[in-house]
Amino acid sequence: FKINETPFSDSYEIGDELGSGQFAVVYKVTCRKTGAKLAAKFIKKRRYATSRRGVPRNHIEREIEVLRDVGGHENVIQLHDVFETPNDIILVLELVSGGELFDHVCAHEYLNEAEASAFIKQILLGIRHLHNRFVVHLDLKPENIMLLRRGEPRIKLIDFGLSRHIYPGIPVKDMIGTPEFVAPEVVNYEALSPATDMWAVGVVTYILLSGGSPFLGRTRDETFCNITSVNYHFSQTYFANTSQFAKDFISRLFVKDVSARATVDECLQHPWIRGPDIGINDIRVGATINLSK
Ligand SMILES: Cc1ccnnc1
Repeated sequence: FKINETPFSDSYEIGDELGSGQFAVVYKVTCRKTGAKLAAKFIKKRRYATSRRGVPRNHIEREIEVLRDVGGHENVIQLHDVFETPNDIILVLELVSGGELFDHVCAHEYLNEAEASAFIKQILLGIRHLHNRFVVHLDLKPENIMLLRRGEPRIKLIDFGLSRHIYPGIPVKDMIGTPEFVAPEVVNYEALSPATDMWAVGVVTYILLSGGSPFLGRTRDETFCNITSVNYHFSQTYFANTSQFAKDFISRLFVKDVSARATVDECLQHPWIRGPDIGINDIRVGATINLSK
């Protein structure tokens, strides 16, 4: 994306604030030319190398490069335009107005398996699109997963501020992410990979089905210790009536050995995601199907 030289406000009229983070604020905006409703993410630039405020320019450029590469999938946010002011870089993004998956779960405390499975399938389709392009999200959590519209299990992965391209054979190590969602390799400062995102899918699935966080401790260090020792359990309070398929799906992701952890393709083939409906394309000629089970 070439950064627009023209002033942002020449092209867009700013509306309500949609959300804000540590160094970014997102507004609903209207395109003056077309009337289109979009979202504008104002990212505060870091002014001095030694400052702790604002985002370094190369990090912002990396987010733009990732967004440009992954745009075009229905489960991934689309970047439309980029502007710059003295203090901010402005990303003009597709507007997603169904609210965060986080709020949707809170409103219901937890979801039934069919709804949770439908949401997770959408998340997996978005992640497959990223991983097929060697992009790793690295900050998957319910706050970064938004509903397209309320009440529909259609989601968009947003916020690629920590995402990056990770190519096979080029080890990448970094201490980033949100403690309760990070995988053991992040805590141990070992190589990050697409498997790091898959661990987070396990945490999101656990939360959707129970409302609770599997590894969260009373302190950050206790959380990290639970993660590196893969210390979790399916509390009877919330998982007593959860299917074996759902628990097996989660346990295939809470695997410390990244080479043994389920990949996004394996997750999409898992019975909990494929569900009972055997589509016509699953019926091989001559195969017998036991419909009684
Ligand atoms: C918060 C947000 C981000 C991107 N698009 N719509 C809303």
